[in-house]
Amino acid sequence: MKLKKVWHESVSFIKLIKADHPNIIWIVVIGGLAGAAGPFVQLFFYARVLNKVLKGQYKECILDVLILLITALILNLIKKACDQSVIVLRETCADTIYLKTANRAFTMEYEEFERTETMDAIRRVQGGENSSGGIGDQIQSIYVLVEKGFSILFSLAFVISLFTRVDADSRNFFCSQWSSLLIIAVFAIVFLLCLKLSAISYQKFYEVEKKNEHLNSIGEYMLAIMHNYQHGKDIRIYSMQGLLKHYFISVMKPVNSVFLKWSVTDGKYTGAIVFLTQLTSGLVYVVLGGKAVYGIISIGEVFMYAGAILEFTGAVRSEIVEYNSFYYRMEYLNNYNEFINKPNTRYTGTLPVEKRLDGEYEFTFENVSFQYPGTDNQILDHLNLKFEIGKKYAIVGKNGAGKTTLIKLLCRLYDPSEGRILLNGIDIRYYDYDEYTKVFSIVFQDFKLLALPLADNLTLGDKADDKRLWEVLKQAGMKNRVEKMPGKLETNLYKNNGEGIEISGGEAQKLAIARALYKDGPFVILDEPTAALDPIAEAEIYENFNTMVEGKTAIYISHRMSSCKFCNDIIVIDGGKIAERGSHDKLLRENGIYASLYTTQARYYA
Ligand SMILES: Nc1ncnc2c1ncn2[C@@H]1O[C@H](COP(=O)(O)OP(=O)(O)OP(=O)(O)O)[C@@H](O)[C@H]1O
Repeated sequence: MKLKKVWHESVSFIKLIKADHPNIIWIVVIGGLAGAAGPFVQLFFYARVLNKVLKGQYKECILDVLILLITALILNLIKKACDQSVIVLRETCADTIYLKTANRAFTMEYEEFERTETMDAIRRVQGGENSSGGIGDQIQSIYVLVEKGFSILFSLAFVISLFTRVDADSRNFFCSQWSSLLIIAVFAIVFLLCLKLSAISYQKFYEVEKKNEHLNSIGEYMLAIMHNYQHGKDIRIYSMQGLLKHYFISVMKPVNSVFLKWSVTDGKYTGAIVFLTQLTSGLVYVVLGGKAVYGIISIGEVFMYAGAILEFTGAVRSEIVEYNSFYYRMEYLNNYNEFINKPNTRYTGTLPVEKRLDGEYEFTFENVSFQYPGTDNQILDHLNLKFEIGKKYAIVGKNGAGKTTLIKLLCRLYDPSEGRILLNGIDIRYYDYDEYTKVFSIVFQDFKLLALPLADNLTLGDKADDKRLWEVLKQAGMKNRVEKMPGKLETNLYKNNGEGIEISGGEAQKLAIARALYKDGPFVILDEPTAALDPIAEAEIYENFNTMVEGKTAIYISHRMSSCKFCNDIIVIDGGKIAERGSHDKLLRENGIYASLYTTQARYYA
């Protein structure tokens, strides 16, 4: 059962790597064969040379020694080349796993991605790759299993003749078949014992790994914070070093003590395995010595048989260890397969989004209610709302009112708990998700720029059009700054990757706006776009706002009430519902939430 599982997993693992590395089977087989053949070629020729020396045939030895040296050299070269290829394969296998995991994470629903269970699953896959004996090590195990498999076959071919070297009439133990049968019986018992001991040891190891999984991830999180310069200011000013160190040490202490405990246990099991195999080797020497004394085999053959049996013992021991290690490590692969094969439950729409040059994309919220999965807080409550083509909207409300949540629903990061959202009359769930996202140019409140060249931050993989890049940088008020940067559009941002430059929070926000403009989606959403901008930059953005989003539908979320004046329609969200709606002047006249927010803020500028 266990053997069948290992076989199936090995085949599926090889298939996984073979897609990117078609030579893998050849490397494993040829390297395994060369590695296994080396010691036996030596045994064969050394035995021949020894026998010839004992007979005084010194000259005949020279050819044997020459053949031995050349063969050993060739086999060694082949083996080393294959060993290196396997090391490279092991590394690229890790890259394959990372990329495929990332790809799955990119394409899964955001709602699913954000769940604690998914984060844990990703950590388990990564842990499986990072930890000693990760998924990539399976290739190393397969390599050893193949090599040691060949070694066992070769050693059996060598020692099989030993069992024919008996004197059937002799009552002497060493001359009879009993001595050979004793070796077989002891081998069988030791083999089974070692298999069991090694299985227990590996089982315990992976239990420890599992137990430490969560603590390890906390430790890694703490390390990442300690090593990230972007946390440096907070760490210094708030003297967070002690807290971070405390957390790190308090999680790593139990991790290390569990490992230490396991190491002692493992030492006992490994010691027992070594003791048993040494005992078997001792027995082999005694039997072979006896056979030689009674003239059943020559001295050269003693050397050859002893060598072959020792190779056999070593190969069987390695085979047992790798087999068990492969078996228990399979769980990492299972974690990976489980994660990779998780079906998408929501992003199944196939309808193409109509490509409209007129940008006429109209959204309707029909009776939309929403609460975040696993919570009972009703964020939006039976909301009815239409975003008409070409209009500029402002969404206003207190902190936590649900403004960003509304945008997340619009972009289908979540599905409404009740009701539906329509794009040009069709439920957005029916659209192909990739096409659907192309409709939007969004600057999220918590946007992220990458530590990559500035141009890449704006084009994000699309073909770079320098003229347009400068145009959007000008619109976002960043042209002059970028012109002064050392590499202009090619300047690296941030210091994470070496020689990047630091930009201010406001400059980052301007770049995020430029990125949205470069995408040129017909539906523009700016969530707190000017929060980090100075008053002049903010005024420029407002002045440019209509030009920037000309012909497009735009939603503007802001706590700066003055920015709402630029919009045709202001929507005030409160208690999950639309509390007020209309133009700036109308809402001021109504003297409700909007008027109160506006006048409170205006007071500070009076
Ligand atoms: N992923 C999430 N899971 C659970 N609750 C969430 C999640 N994201 C936001 N919330 C909760 O939903 C509520 C609305 O959040 P939202 O970000 O939409 O508010 P907002 O109106 O944009 O607030 P702000 O003005 O502070 O940006 C908040 O109480 C928040 O705690």
